[in-house]
Amino acid sequence: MKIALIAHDKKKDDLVRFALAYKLILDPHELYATGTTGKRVIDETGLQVHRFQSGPLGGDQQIGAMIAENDMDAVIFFRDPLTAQPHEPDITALIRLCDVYNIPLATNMGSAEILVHALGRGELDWRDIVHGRNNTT
Ligand SMILES: O=C(CO)COP(=O)(O)O
Repeated sequence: MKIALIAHDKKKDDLVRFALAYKLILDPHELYATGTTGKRVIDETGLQVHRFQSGPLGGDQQIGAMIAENDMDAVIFFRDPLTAQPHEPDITALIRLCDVYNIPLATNMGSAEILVHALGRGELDWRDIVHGRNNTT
């Protein structure tokens, strides 16, 4: 599965801790991230992550482009609802595309817990059917 990891600045510590806690579940999958989030996850967990641009510089849009190609299977996005973001339209567009393409999206740690356990149990394997894939990565 292709999984996107994204966190706003005040949520990055939480996302790094989350990725570390669930490293064994996340590790077999193809991980993608916005630039700064990706750097922290790589440095602090050792997971392999493909990094896009930083969010304010287009990273959310790059992940959105993968979703538009139906080439992203789930998004874990620890949003900061208490801080204005300069690229708010990009964030809204990313979330909208998840809804357009029925991509599982967790925007906080509570829902991310459910999503990552579902991933670990193979409950996202229906995405392989959507793609006509027969493997689990
Ligand atoms: O702003 C972001 C998502 O909207 C995250 O971007 P960074 O991971 O580059 O900080």
